[in-house]
Amino acid sequence: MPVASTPRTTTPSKRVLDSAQFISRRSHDVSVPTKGILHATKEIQHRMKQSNYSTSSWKSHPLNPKTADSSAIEWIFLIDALNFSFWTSRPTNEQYAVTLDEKTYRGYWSLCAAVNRAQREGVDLADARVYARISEDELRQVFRTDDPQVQEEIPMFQERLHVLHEVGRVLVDKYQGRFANLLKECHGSAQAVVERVVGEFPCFRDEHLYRGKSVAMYKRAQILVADLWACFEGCGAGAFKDIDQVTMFADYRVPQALYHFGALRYSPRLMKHLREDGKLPSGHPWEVEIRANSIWAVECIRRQLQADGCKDINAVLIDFYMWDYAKDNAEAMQDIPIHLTRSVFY
Ligand SMILES: Nc1nc2c(c(CN[C@H]3C=C[C@H](O)[C@@H]3O)cn2[C@@H]2O[C@H](COP(=O)(O)O)[C@@H](O)[C@H]2O)c(=O)[nH]1
Repeated sequence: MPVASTPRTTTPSKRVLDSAQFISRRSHDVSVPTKGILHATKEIQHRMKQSNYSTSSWKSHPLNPKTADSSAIEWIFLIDALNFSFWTSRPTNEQYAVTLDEKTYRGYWSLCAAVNRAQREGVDLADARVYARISEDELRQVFRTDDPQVQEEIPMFQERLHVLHEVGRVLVDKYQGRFANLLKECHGSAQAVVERVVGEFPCFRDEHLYRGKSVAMYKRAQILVADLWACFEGCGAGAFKDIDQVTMFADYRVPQALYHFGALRYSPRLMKHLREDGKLPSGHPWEVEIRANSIWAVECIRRQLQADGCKDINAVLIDFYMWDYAKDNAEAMQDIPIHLTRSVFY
């Protein structure tokens, strides 16, 4: 359950960064080695320069919207409302998967493929008036949970149904069924969007208690503005003048890449737990420390890149790069265990 909201004195991303630093300084089982930060910075600088990493690649993914228009805004909001907990303990060939245009997608991409497939079948799942009142059976059809070919139900199916009703109701009741209307009221400020989203939608209110202090992570609210910024390439609905304040998105995939680059380290007892079981309840100190130190590690990399003269690489680009790296190098990552938390927050 979300804790009593953190005081709204600073911007939400500043609250996230302050929380990350507060937790990192007090962490017993996770650390951000300076040597690893320097190594990761060098690696990233070289690779991101080589691949000329930028927002322009966002629309190139086959499942992402091709046109930065009003339907892309609604699609991004829907996807990021459901962008959580795809992990499974099953082997790859038994995991929830969606095949579209002869390509099979798992994890986060399976969600995008299922939504795109539903739209082709005439169910516009990106329309809040549809998902505000979608029935369990209709959603089962979207995710094909009753198809014998489908090896596993999409993780957290019931939570996804509940989230759709929760966010859909608010959009229909207060924003004429369109997230674009909420966006308009934020006048080009990413921070205003994050603040409004965590205020309006409890499932985005990614706040926890750590050693008695209320801490904020806001993973899905921040990735929402980042995806809009990337899709619109910093123009129009994505022209956020304060996008550089946005932090890394504390998920369970980027910590793997950070660990791989040496920018994150776990204590022997935490490593043992992650290797043997990995499951951690939402809000567990170890979960909070892994997430917060990941945010802090990316901030340290960002500051080092700035010091090295890379002024145009913000935390969003570092995060997107790290996430894509973890996905593209799954082989190299498989010996680095992840924490497994059933959470609607990330
Ligand atoms: N930190 C961070 N976490 C991210 C993303 C994305 C997708 N965004 C990209 C996609 C389109 C645009 O090109 C964006 O670049 C998903 N996730 C999280 O990962 C987890 C899913 O992992 P797996 O089970 O292996 O698929 C889950 O917690 C999900 O919430 C990101 O970018 N950064």
